[in-house]
Amino acid sequence: MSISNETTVNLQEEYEKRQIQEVLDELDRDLVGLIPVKTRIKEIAALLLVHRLRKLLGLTSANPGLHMSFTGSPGTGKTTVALKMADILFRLGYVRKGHLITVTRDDLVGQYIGHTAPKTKEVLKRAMGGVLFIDEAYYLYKPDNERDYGAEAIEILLQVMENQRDDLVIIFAGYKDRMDSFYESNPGLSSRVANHIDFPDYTPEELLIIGKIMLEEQQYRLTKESELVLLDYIKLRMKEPHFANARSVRNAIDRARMRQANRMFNAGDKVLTKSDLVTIQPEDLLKSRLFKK
Ligand SMILES: Nc1ncnc2c1ncn2[C@@H]1O[C@H](COP(=O)(O)OP(=O)(O)OP(=O)(O)O)[C@@H](O)[C@H]1O
Repeated sequence: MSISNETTVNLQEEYEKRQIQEVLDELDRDLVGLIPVKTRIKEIAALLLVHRLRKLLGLTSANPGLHMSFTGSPGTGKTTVALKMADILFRLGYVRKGHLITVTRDDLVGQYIGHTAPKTKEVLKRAMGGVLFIDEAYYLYKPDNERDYGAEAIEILLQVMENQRDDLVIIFAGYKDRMDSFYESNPGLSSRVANHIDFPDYTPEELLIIGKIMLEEQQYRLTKESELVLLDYIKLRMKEPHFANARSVRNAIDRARMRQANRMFNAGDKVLTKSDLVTIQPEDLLKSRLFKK
């Protein structure tokens, strides 16, 4: 069928019909900061939408490159954003189901000869119709070990990525510098990853806002003083090993809730008010080992 130059498609109508704005609003609302990430997601959503319309008019047939790379430190929101991306891909009709499967090397690579292919294929089967998120993807490639089975998993992933008919999108995630060298060593893979998004580390102030939102969600609140203590805690925690941005804040909050409960419990049979039950006091945070150094 030939389509004339005058045939029209309605971008706005298609955008509203697919309810993309809803997901973008959720992204804006649920995630503190991350402005560059949110901007990139919007750009990708616009590109995918326009591509759909071009396809409707017969201007193109192949899918645009859908596979992605999310780089950044642990706890910077990569998995959370991947979930939203899966939803966008689903709403735009690029994947049939829109679920997200998160895996690491151990889920894909076997210990013995002959174990890797079935393992990887099984994961791919589960991920079909959705998004496969491979965290710390560089562990798939071990340059010092020629006989490492990771290479076999990469080969299988490549085949699936190449096959445009499969409705599966792969997101490779991990620290930026290590991902860069992973792509350098695997150019075949790199050339099939079209969208790169870098997740910046949060500032202490952003992490404090994230912490306050997490507490509010669980019906807790900080006093003015405990807010300052949490900010101090965050600044100390950032200098410690294994700091994981928002995840470390979540862990700190979980421990503060436990100390709050213990504090009230140890106070004996005192009658508690609603305010007692919801308030995290400075001492609930100050008992952390970080303040004892
Ligand atoms: N900007 C943010 N605003 C609010 N909460 C956030 C934000 N970023 C992350 N979080 C929360 O922090 C936790 C960790 O985030 P997430 O798992 O998405 O990070 P990640 O980058 O995928 O980490 P990893 O790769 O180490 O698993 C989640 O509970 C998430 O809800």
